[in-house]
Formats: sequence, structure tokens, C-alpha cells
Amino acid sequence: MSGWIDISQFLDEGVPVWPGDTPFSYRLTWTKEESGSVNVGQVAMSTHTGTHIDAPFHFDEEGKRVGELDLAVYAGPAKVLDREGIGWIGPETLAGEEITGVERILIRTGAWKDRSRFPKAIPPVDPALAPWLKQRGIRLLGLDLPSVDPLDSKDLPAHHALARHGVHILEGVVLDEVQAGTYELVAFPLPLKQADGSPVRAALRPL
Ligand SMILES: N[C@@H](CC(=O)c1ccccc1NC=O)C(=O)O
Ligand SMILES: [Zn+2]
Ligand SMILES: [Zn+2]
Repeated sequence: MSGWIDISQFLDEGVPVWPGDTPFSYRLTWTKEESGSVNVGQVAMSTHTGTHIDAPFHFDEEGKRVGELDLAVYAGPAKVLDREGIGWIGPETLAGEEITGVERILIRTGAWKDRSRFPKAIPPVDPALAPWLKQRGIRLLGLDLPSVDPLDSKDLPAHHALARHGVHILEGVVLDEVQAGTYELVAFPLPLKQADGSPVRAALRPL
């Protein structure tokens, strides 16, 4: 065992996407037989597929693109909190939790049970959580959900509030097998210079 726990959704044709968004596809442009030497693949996918980060440009024309994000946010100590069954994610749901000493928190809601389908509803983040996290020095919020706002939201208040308070967003982490506790997190975006979001390979190692 390497000690790393993979908390990424596998990317294949079965990964669910936002309704109407680009389906995931991987195929060979050339097979080894055709090229005479190598298999060469191509991938098509939405930047918000599976386990991914949002760049502020996703919801703000002036916001940073993936290539401008600080990598330091996406690796380092992280606290995993277990909040199975909560209806929303706000300061009240995290009250009583000692989260000093880490800059990253991941919250397990358990609300996305069937990962072969896009969920119908999710517990949303209360925008009031953003200043609460900032006060405690949190720079990354990760959730086991495809969004931090209600799925039918167009104005995305939690996305905006988090960005305004310097809290970066990681969505779609798989925490089914992860115990609450402190871990080292790695979840670097791809170097997609202009992009609004990026899939990540996210992993945790107990600290
Ligand atoms: N905000 C969502 C993504 C999102 O809103 C979205 C993704 C793909 C296609 C349409 C989307 N929103 C449309 O209202 C996210 O954070 O991943
Ligand atoms: Zn996203
Ligand atoms: Zn998002």
C-alpha cells in the first residue's frame, strides 16, 4: 500500500456530467496496428467533469483562469469532516469543529449516493460560510458534490462569496471510504492555461 487514498472519480464514458454538458469520451486516434508503432488517444470532456476545481473565470468574466491559480492551495494539510445527511453547509453545520492549523477542509455529506447519475438535489453551501472560512484561514473548500450552489442556481451566490473571500473550490471528491481526520491532500489542476475549471487527480494520505 502506498498510503495514498484516491478520492477522484474515474473518468470513463460512465461518468455523469451536468445536464446537457459535453459527455466524456476517450478514444484512440490511431491504434498501434494503424500507426505501426503506438496507440494514441484523444479525450473530450467538460472542464467540470468528475473531481475538479473551479477557476473564478467559471462564474466571473474578470476572474482568474486555471493557469493563474496558486498551486500551493491544492496541496498540503487538509481536514476531512463527516457531515453525513446535512441539508445545507453553513457556519452552524461546522460550529464546534476545531479547524485551526489547516488551510483546506473537505466535507463528506454522503448526499451523492449513485455516482453513475447526476444528482437531482444537493445540500448547498450557505454564502455566509465564506467569511467564516476566511476568518479561520481556510483557502480551499472541497465537497463530495458537483456544485457548491443549488443545481438550479443561475447567480451562484456561494461560488461568488467563496471567491470574494479567497476560498478556492474543489468539487466531486469521493469520500465514501474516508474517515474524518487530518490528511495531506494533493489535487493539482491540469495546466489548462485559459480554462474555467479542470479535472484533478485528488488523493489523501493520513498525517
Ligand atoms: N457551477 C457548476 C457547473 C455549472 O454550473 C455548469 C456546468 C456545465 C454546464 C452548465 C453549468 N451550469 C449551467 O447553468 C460547477 O461548479 O461545476
Ligand atoms: Zn465546477
Ligand atoms: Zn462549482
